[in-house]
Amino acid sequence: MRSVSPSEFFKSQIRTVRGWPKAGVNFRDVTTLFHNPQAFRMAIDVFASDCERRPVDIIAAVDARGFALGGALAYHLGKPFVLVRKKGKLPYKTISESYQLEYGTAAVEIHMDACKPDDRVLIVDDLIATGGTLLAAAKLFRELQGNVIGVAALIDLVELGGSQKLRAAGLNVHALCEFAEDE
Ligand SMILES: O=P(O)(O)OC[C@H]1O[C@H](OP(=O)(O)OP(=O)(O)O)[C@H](O)[C@@H]1O
Ligand SMILES: Nc1ncnc2[nH]cnc12
Repeated sequence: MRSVSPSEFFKSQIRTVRGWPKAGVNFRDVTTLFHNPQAFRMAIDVFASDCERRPVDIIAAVDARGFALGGALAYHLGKPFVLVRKKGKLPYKTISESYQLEYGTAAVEIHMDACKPDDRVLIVDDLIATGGTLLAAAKLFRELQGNVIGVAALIDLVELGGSQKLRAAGLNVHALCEFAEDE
């Protein structure tokens, strides 16, 4: 019997909801992966072993689904954890970065003391689509002179070009699996 590759295993744990939140979208729902302790642990373990090869000082994660992954990874590694939040949610002094959505713009923020110059930062999220969110997050840490060593995600929607855009910005990109738009 053929063994299942890690990427196939992760894909099998992610539910696709067709036509949500609107017609034509195949929504990749990671709550099913989070619901399976073996799959969740495996995802965190893969990200953690990457961090052993390429050491990091700070784990950051993007609002909101990224928090589940980033929090578990930071706990596992015993590293400081930083929240990259949607605009208007952080209580202390912040820096903001806007990015394009399909219609209009959005912004993400971090606290101005979220990292020190030269801290090696890994930014975690559940999914890369256009890459706009992770690129905005990376710009925030760069503004604080942080050394953003890369981004980690469960899913890369490769056809949307986000991972390519992130690599072009000098970021390492590690995604555990890929989905084609029509899958
Ligand atoms: O690569 P991009 O085109 O920027 O898209 C990816 C982002 O979109 C989703 O978040 P969303 O803004 O829907 O927030 P949520 O996690 O709060 O649902 C996803 O969790 C990523 O953060
Ligand atoms: N297809 C998709 N599934 C889940 N989250 C997304 N964010 C942007 N596109 C998405």
